[in-house]
Amino acid sequence: CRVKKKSSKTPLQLLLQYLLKIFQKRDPNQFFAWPVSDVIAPGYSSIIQHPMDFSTMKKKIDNKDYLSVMDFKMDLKLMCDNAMTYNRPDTVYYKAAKKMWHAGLKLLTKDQILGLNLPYL
Ligand SMILES: COc1ccc(OC)c(-c2cc(C(C)=O)n3cccnc23)c1
Repeated sequence: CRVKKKSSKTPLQLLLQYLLKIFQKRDPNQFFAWPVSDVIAPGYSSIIQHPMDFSTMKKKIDNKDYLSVMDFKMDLKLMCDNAMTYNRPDTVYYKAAKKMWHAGLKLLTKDQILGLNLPYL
């Protein structure tokens, strides 16, 4: 008999998936979509000890690695901090990361999240 694959998401997973999509829309060039490789960014893996990107965050949501919105917010900050560490302030990557983090600060507050009209909140 076919075992039914349990694919139902928890309310937190649904919320984090929704929030991730909002931040991904703010990255049209997909600079933050995938892990940064040493090929495109020389020396990256020796400068950045804890890399983070949206595809990794998506995996963590699916694996239920995040126990709160705060955990998710910390990875968004890590991703932005990494970009503002490796890249010089006059680069597109530094500027994109700074804007991304400011968006994160504005959206990832209790009031903003509770204000989202989501059925599972
Ligand atoms: C120019 O097209 C791309 C495509 C994907 C990228 O990262 C996934 C990046 C990229 C992303 C970054 C970051 C986020 O630091 N980066 C730094 C130096 C050189 N390239 C990048 C650029």
